[in-house]
Amino acid sequence: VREDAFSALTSVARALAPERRLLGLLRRYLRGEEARLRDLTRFYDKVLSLHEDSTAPVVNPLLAFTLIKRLQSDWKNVVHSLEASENIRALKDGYEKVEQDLPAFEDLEGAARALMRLQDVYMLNVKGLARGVFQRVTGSAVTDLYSPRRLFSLTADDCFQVGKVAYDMGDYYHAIPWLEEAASLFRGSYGEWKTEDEASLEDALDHLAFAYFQAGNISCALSLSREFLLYSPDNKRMARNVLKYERLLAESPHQAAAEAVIQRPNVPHLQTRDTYEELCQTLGSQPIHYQIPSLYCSYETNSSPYLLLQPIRKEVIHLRPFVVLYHNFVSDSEAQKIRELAEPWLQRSVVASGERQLQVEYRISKSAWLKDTVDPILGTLDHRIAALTGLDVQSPHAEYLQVVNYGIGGHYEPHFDHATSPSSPLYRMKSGNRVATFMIYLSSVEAGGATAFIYANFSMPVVKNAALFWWNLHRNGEGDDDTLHAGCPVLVGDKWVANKWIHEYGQEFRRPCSSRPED
Ligand SMILES: O=C(O)CCC(=O)C(=O)O
Ligand SMILES: [Fe+2]
Repeated sequence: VREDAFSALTSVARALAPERRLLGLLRRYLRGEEARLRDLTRFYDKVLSLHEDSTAPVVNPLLAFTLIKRLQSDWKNVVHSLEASENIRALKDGYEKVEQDLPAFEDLEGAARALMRLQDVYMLNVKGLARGVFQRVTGSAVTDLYSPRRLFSLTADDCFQVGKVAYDMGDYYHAIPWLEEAASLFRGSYGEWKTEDEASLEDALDHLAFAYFQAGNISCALSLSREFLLYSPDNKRMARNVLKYERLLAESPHQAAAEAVIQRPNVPHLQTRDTYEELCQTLGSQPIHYQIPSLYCSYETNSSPYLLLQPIRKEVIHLRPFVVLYHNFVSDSEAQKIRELAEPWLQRSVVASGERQLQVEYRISKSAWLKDTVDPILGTLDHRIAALTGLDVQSPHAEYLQVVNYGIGGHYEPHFDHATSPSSPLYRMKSGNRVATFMIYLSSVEAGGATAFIYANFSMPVVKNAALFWWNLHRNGEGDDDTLHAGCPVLVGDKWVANKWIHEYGQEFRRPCSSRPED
């Protein structure tokens, strides 16, 4: 199976290599063509100067001879030169060799959907995104979620392609603002043809008109179709559309005023979704400690000799469910080492669905499982986790370390880490459910990517090298619904985390059970 290029940032970065090869090819092509045109210009200038010379050009037998020779031979060689086609052939051959390493259309779709996801979750406006700014717009309030050091803006064709992905899915909610932006940028540069562009102003108007029609906005569909006809007056289909829209508006004139509100697709209105998005938009929010005295900071020693020598700062983040953050759980070099060990093994992340494992839109990342035998560092981490939590993390009482790298707008929508159905593949280890999660942040991010606890109503910003720990199960073994959590879409950055999932069996004396459901 082909590896996708959008679901992990390491894969995106890998796409830089083929583009560098293409740049090399194009540079060679340009050099060749420049040399060819320079030589043609030389020939042109030479012949032109002979014609401009006031002395009669044919009295000199040498000149007379070269005139005859030029017309008999030189011009033919110029006109039939193979150089241009050889240059383009070399470019095309080189491209064909690189082609298998290029992202596929599914990657373009994935990347476009990522932009729309960021637009939704962070309430970014498309006009701003196209200009390269990451601004949250709510009513009249504008907040910069991220300020890039250098503005990078999108072209008309870039916006068209995003809109087209939405359009082809019948998602007019997203198609309209992106196609609007495309049309507006195409209008601004009308007549400037760009070789790399797939679309034109006419294409944008055509799609936008139909999107508005589908969304129930006939008057917009009509005016865009009329604008289209200004550029392509002979288009029969568009002329018919104009007549149809005019008739529809005449039949029900109230349509003209109706600003149909289009619903965001695929998301039935959910309270959890609203909370999730609000928690993501804060880019990480926590209760303020001095206001809640039971939340405290301390150095965890857990009476372990290891931790006495190297104490780790523990911050209690939340009590029910119990969530703690261990600062500097790993060092920069350990985090880097783990990322490097995982990199070659990364594969599209899956989720459990009944008994099966599926790739889904609500979890966009790649992940790898690292066995303890892969490198001694994994045993070191296990010891550290065991010392901190007091739990048995030896196989089969815990899973291998799962290293995750998020992709463009990568995320993991609200979910439980523990199994909620007895048929879950989680139980294949025969060591019970996932009693606790120990999650290490192996990178920082520029913006976004917080870990949001929906019902507990807080979000944890990515704190590089820190580890987040929480219990997924009550002491009676039942799942704690309050642990519903999510990885917010990464707005800017390369987010890596590692999960150590600890199972029920083996912890009987380490976390005594209780029949009180609230424990
Ligand atoms: O990346 C995050 O912040 C959360 C990840 C997560 O919940 C998971 O991998 O199960
Ligand atoms: Fe999770």
